[in-house]
Amino acid sequence: MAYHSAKLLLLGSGELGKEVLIEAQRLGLYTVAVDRYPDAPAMAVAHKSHVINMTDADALYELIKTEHPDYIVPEIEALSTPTLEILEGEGFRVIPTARAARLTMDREGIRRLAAETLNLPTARYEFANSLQELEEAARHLGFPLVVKPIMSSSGKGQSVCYDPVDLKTAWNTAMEAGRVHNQRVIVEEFIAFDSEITVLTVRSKTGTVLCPAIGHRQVHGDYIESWQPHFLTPSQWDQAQFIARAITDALGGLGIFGVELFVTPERVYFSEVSPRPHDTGMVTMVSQSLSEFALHVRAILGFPVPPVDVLKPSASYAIKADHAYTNYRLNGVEDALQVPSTQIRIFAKPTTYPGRRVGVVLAQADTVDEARQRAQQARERITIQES
Ligand SMILES: Nc1ncnc2c1ncn2[C@@H]1O[C@H](COP(=O)(O)OP(=O)(O)OP(=O)(O)O)[C@@H](O)[C@H]1O
Ligand SMILES: NCC(=O)N[C@@H]1O[C@H](COP(=O)([O-])[O-])[C@@H](O)[C@H]1O
Ligand SMILES: [Mg+2]
Repeated sequence: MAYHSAKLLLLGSGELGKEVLIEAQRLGLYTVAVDRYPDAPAMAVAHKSHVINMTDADALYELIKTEHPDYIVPEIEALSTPTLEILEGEGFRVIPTARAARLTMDREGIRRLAAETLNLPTARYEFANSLQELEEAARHLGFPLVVKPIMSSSGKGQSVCYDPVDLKTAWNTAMEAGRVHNQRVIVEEFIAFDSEITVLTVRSKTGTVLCPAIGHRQVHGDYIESWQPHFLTPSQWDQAQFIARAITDALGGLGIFGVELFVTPERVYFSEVSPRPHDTGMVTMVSQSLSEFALHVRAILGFPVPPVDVLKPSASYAIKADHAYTNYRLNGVEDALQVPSTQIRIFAKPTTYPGRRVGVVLAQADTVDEARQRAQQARERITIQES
């Protein structure tokens, strides 16, 4: 006796993928988790898991041909995206599409699509293949500017430069930290925004649904806290919706996208987009009745996606490690959960390194400010200890 269901294969098995698999299993799917290291968070809930180098074209192709999933769901950027395009050509379903995975894997693909094809407002930018080219770009763009490896995420290898003397360090930082070794960076005008937001945008068979804006705060290019809803003027929300629809329509396919925008009083700028759930969207685990993970799975399966409202003002606060530990524990969870209306998700990553996210605190309150205070207060009661 067996219940036969579709098979979903997840490429990248971190904290976001873990929640996707939980939602997939709620709808009866068979789940396979894949990542570069064993005991990744989503592997703890998957029916089956594999450890491979997902940037290795042959290894990725072999695995997918063997598993033969109904849905291939990328969860990170650093994948062999040409392999996904080949597999899609052979009839496999890649979420949202193999082209979306390829274009968003490197900052150049998505930036050129947004700024040059779709004419969406972005920071002024150039690309550089050497320190000399970076210096040349800085002469055109002026200071401050932001330097990022063409392939990286969570702020890895990213620097803000205020002066020409900062460029050499920025170049070296980008070269050392890019997820896939690549001698190319994007150099961007620094936008002095008032706030930055993620607009979770769901492309479903029943149409495109936009979630209320999520505000967030990042330090060194990595998310620290997020909240929903985030106040925008009607004009800012109009601009945000226009950009979110334009970029997601251009990428196509079914699933959720995290559209990252910078908000200034007069103008909303496109920054980047994830064709998958977004880290700042973890707040939706408490703020919405269908989280970004539930919405992703519904859309992937072709099920209806209803309009999304915020149930109650909510916030999330990341728990990031300060040190590298091979054995560790979280202390203070009991104290943290004494803060009213809080929850915690512990990812159980097998090791830490400085800046690695190991958990997240979620909070609700009557106002966004209070939800943020609760999430932060609970976070501050937690410590990470070597064990
Ligand atoms: N041009 C810019 N002007 C001002 N701030 C910027 C600029 N580019 C990036 N930042 C800041 O750095 C953060 C991270 O940048 P970005 O989203 O491009 O990096 P990332 O490594 O892809 O991050 P993630 O994978 O977490 O989305 C932004 O959310 C923003 O706070
Ligand atoms: N901004 C992208 C993002 O948040 N991605 C999330 O972090 C994991 C990698 O974490 P790790 O680097 O700690 O292994 C990814 O697998 C994904 O869940
Ligand atoms: Mg980003």
